[in-house]
Amino acid sequence: MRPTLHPRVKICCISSVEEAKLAIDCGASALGLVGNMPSGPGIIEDSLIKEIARAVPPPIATFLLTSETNADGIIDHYRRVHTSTIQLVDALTDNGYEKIRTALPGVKLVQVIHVIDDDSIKEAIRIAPFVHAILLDSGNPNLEIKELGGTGRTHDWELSKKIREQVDIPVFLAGGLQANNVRAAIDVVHPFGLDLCSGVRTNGKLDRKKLVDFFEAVDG
Ligand SMILES: O=C(O)c1ccccc1N[C@@H]1O[C@H](COP(=O)(O)O)[C@@H](O)[C@H]1O
Repeated sequence: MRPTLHPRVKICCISSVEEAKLAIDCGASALGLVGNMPSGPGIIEDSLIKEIARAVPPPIATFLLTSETNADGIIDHYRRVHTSTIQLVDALTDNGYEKIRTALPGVKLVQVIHVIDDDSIKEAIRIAPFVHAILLDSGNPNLEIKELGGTGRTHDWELSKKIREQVDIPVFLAGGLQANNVRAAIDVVHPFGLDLCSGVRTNGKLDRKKLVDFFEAVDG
């Protein structure tokens, strides 16, 4: 897909209605709400995800992050929270994209690819026809306790650039982004969107100054 001039920003790990308002106030186009995960700093209860999603005004998107890996589990998780978008942070075991899209028309699907090596490029190209966007992150699903995001680590942006060039749907870049590296990340990858959690937080709480610095760095 063609490079984007002004990447959208998704702020992840939102943990209250107040954090949602702060992120939107500073310029976020989308918010991430992290469901049950094997690890990670941003996990909240489904009841809170539902409450925050309901409070967010259009046109701001709300992403449910789910670690469910089959269509039935993902559909059930979505029905407990009702966000606008589902972010699949692990690989599907049943290739159930069509089943999810039929059961949940109007809900956007974003598949996370954890960028590790050239196989990550093949994986992104294979999955792109089934989803609305791809999100490139720095987790490691091969560990005994899976890391499915929220690592605070960057990955090889040259691999991400190759993926962005070879898929025809929007690509979000995530993984260790913060004010002091986001310009370089944009210049290499030219993603449609940016996604971050730890880079705009202090002691786990969303930090207005870090948010303002981040958006200034994105705007160049
Ligand atoms: O943040 C979490 O707890 C989390 C857990 C499991 C999967 C994804 C998670 N968050 C996502 O990870 C990216 C990158 O985080 P960071 O900026 O490197 O800290 C974040 O944007 C969320 O989409």
